[in-house]
Amino acid sequence: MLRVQPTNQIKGTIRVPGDKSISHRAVMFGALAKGTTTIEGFLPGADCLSTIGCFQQMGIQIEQKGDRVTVQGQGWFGLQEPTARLDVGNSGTTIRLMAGIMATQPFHVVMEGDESIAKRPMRRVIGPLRQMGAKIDGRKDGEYTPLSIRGGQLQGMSYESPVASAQVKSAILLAGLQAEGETSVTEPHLSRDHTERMLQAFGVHVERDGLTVRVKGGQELQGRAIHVPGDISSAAFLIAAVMMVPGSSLLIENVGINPSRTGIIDVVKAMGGSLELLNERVVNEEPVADLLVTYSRLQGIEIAGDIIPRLIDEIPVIAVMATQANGQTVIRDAQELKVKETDRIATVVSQLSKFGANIVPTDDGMIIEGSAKLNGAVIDSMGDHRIGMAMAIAGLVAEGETVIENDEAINVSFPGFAELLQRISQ
Ligand SMILES: O=C(O)C1=C[C@@H](OP(=O)(O)O)[C@@H](O)[C@H](O)C1
Ligand SMILES: C=C(OP(=O)(O)O)C(=O)O
Repeated sequence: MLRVQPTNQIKGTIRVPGDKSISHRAVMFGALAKGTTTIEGFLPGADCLSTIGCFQQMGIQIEQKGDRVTVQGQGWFGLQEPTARLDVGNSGTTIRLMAGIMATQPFHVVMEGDESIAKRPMRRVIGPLRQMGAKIDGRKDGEYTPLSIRGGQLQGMSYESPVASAQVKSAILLAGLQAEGETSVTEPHLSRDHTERMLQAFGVHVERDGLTVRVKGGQELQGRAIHVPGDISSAAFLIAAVMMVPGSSLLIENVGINPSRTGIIDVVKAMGGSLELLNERVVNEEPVADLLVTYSRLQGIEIAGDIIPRLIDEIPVIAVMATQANGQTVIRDAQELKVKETDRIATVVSQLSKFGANIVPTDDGMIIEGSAKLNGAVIDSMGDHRIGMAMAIAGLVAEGETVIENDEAINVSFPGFAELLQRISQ
């Protein structure tokens, strides 16, 4: 149980844990590469630990101490058939990217995870992988876990994805790396492109043409050193806190600012918030900066279209922030929220309503009235890390105490969240 008290001010210079998307990929690509990969700034959150566990079950030596990891890659076909089911825990990224990798392997695996993973759609990756020749089955014709995969000879394909999903794009591209001929994925809007960037860092040739990404089969990855920047999706909770508590300011150092992830920065600026990028640099093909965030009275806005995939995981905390803006905020085109760890349209609305916020769900988003007076509440994270953290941030401006039940979910992406919040709350 996490107890949150209202705060007078947020102040300090901080770092947030490593980027979750980049940490997963560093372990996966390191395990498939030839030679050693060292990772610094790794996110030791439950999701990324699930990825490590899966590769250890397939015989890969991985040593992890805090945010440092060493992976002894054996080459793409150096994995061994596991003797038990692979447990992906709560992690959609793990199961979907690994489905693409497993589709190329000459053995059988079964993957499953927790109750939340059991409800998340898998046919979006299983469908195209089957078309490439992989034998995959699962509950409801492959829509749900457990997934059973017998990989083998794949044929390259051109895939037009109906959703802007980095997990779908990545699964197909990874399978394409060992398929015959060329594989391309075209998406309706750009989703995060960490896979494309990191494959290049591991020596793979990747071509991009607008919204289409292309790889040729038969490419090898070479082990290397990876530095993971801080996760902008984690920084988002603290940015929102600063924008809600008058007089606050925060310097958040070493945050990844890949343009496919910076929708939160664009939204804060469009709402009238002061957010400066300092010390911009590029580390392992990924742009990084320090963020200087200063309290500003925000104005409600409309958030829709191309920006949605660039801030999809930040919507719960954007909704919280919008309760303190002037006027109304409307979020549209965000149906994907319904298939995350929880249905995040439903859970954001149900939990934020407990504070007395004026928020209504729509088919593809939500409408939030600003200038709301929030009252402390007893909240359930519903097992969803981002819901737990977003509601803790709401608690900072609510009157009286807020209690977050099932707060252990926060460890999925942000170990140390409660302690950090305590440290910067004055
Ligand atoms: O590829 C990734 O690392 C992720 C992609 C996104 O999911 P989708 O691909 O389902 O949009 C995002 O919500 C998730 O937190 C991480
Ligand atoms: C949706 C998320 O992750 P995943 O899909 O990897 O479970 C998230 O971290 O908000």
